[in-house]
Amino acid sequence: MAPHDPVDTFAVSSGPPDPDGRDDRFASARPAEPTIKGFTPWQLAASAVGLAFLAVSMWAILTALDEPGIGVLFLLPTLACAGATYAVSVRRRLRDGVIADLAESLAQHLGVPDASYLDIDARQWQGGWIGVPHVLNIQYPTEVDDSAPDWPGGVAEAVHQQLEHQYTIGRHNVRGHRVTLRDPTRTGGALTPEPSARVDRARDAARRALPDKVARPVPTQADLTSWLVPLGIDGTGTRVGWNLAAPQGHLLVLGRSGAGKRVLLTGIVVEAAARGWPVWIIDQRRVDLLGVRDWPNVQIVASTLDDQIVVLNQAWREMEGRVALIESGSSRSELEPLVVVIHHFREFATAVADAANRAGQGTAAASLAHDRVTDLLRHGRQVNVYVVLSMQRADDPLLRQENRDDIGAVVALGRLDSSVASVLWGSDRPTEPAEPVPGRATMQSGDAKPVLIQCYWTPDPREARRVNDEQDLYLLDALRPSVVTHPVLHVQRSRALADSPEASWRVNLNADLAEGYGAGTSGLADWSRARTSGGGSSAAASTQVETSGWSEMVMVSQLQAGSLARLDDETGWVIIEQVEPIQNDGTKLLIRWRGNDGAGSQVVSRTRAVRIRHLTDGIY
Ligand SMILES: Nc1ncnc2c1ncn2[C@@H]1O[C@H](COP(=O)(O)OP(=O)(O)OP(=O)(O)O)[C@@H](O)[C@H]1O
Repeated sequence: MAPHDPVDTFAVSSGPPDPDGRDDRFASARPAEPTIKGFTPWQLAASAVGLAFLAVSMWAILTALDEPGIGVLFLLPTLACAGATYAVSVRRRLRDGVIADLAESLAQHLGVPDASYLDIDARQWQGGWIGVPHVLNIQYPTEVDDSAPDWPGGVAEAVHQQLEHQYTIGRHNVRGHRVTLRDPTRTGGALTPEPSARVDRARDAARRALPDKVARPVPTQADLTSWLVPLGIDGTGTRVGWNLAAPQGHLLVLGRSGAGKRVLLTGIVVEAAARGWPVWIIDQRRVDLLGVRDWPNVQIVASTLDDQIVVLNQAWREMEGRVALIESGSSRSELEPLVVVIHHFREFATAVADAANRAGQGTAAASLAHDRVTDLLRHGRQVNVYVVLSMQRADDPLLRQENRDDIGAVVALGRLDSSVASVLWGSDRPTEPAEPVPGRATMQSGDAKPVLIQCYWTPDPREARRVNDEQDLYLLDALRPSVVTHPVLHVQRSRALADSPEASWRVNLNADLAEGYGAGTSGLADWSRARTSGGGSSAAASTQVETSGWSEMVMVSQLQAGSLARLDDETGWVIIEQVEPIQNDGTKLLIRWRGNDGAGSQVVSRTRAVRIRHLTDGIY
């Protein structure tokens, strides 16, 4: 297995205009000349010390001259004066600190490199020991873009937020690059909004900032070496994702019907596969994730309950096997991530419990799905087995606290009841529920604050092919791994599922996963059945083909006349008769084929990965 480095290399924001994060506009800007505002705190403190020294010296001299009464008369007021001067110096220092903090936050607000580029002249401090300035003159660099009509209002709000005091805009001197804010009790004019109104505005801004649909970006080479699977963007346009290298690596996807779970899971699957990781899928709905069944590195999509039980069991055994490997001296970094997706976990667990009951098994068997998943969540991460669970409800009792503690990232699609949101996020729950837009979600990674995100749109490969959507097909081509590192798997049972539920249960528990397509599960079996139709047992024929051939993924450009290939789900397995270039389009090829139901042709991208099968039994 290829070594992997579980390092989070992912932190991409749409923000800084250059790699150093500095804004070019300020390359030639100079720090501001600070306004001289009387004595500095240090000068005042020095004056206080000087006064105290003077008072004590004069008192000593007068006492030496035998005038202690006059000495005391001089000493007391001078010491009082020194104390007052010192107090003023302390207050000046504290006020300077307030203004320095304000300058820092305004620098961020205005996008200037740092606080030294601003000159803030704060006057008429009132209210309490330190108080707040009732007049603020803010001088900013000429490079700041102050052309927006609500720009001074934004500055006033930023000041309001920092000083917790409302202001009106006294004057905005555009030429002088200076804005004056005043205390509203002394002037008329529009006040900066109260904090609650600000929250509303921030919320509106976030809502506006999140688009309704964002196509999954084509991953870069750096992305493909990262253990962070991009899921979507937040209100600032920053990419957010599921970090498998986080302390709890598993992912929980929540959402009612139609909220976007399938689309999100499809995206996770193709991103994992693009990184060369094997993916196993338990699709309780049977058809939701069929679109990725033939996707390279997706080893199995279990759609029947019997197969799903086997896949879950095998994922658990894989984990146990990996634990044994580590115990015998292997290092975790040698184990590549295995991603196990369980779509609609609640329904799956219920179906397993029903099957166990029908088979007359005890309560331990009935909770098989939950117990195996609990183990995978608890120990999988240490051996790079990662679980993605999808469920409808966040407060489903199936997911106990112990399970939640093992899950690092949660994506809750759609709106959540406030009680459910409290269960999920506690007091951290976002004030703004997700809009009822498909793919809109609240996401939390680890202990970070939950954020609103728009999940990336990832096309369903089957659907994209069906409607022939050029854009979606291009994206899928870019996401499709060119090298298949993990062969397809099928469930291999020691004997056929028996009629008795009890025997079937045992067969399933002892079943294994084997490479290649299983009998009756692929187009190849259909083809072989057709060839032998009327000639006895089709199952026997398909078993013969299954054991006699082997399959691999190749690019369409590698197809040759005579290849047995599976171009897509609709055509199934076909024999390639001719591969022709297309005039004026070097990216596609015209494939002519002969199949079970006749011949046909189609234009396919050269880089699309297709499965071919090599036959050794000379069936053709
Ligand atoms: N991220 C997204 N961006 C844009 N549209 C989306 C997104 N996610 C989902 N949709 C739209 O919403 C529809 C329903 O999404 P999806 O099938 O993923 O829901 P679901 O939660 O899996 O539903 P169910 O639980 O019933 O299977 C999709 O067909 C698509 O049109």
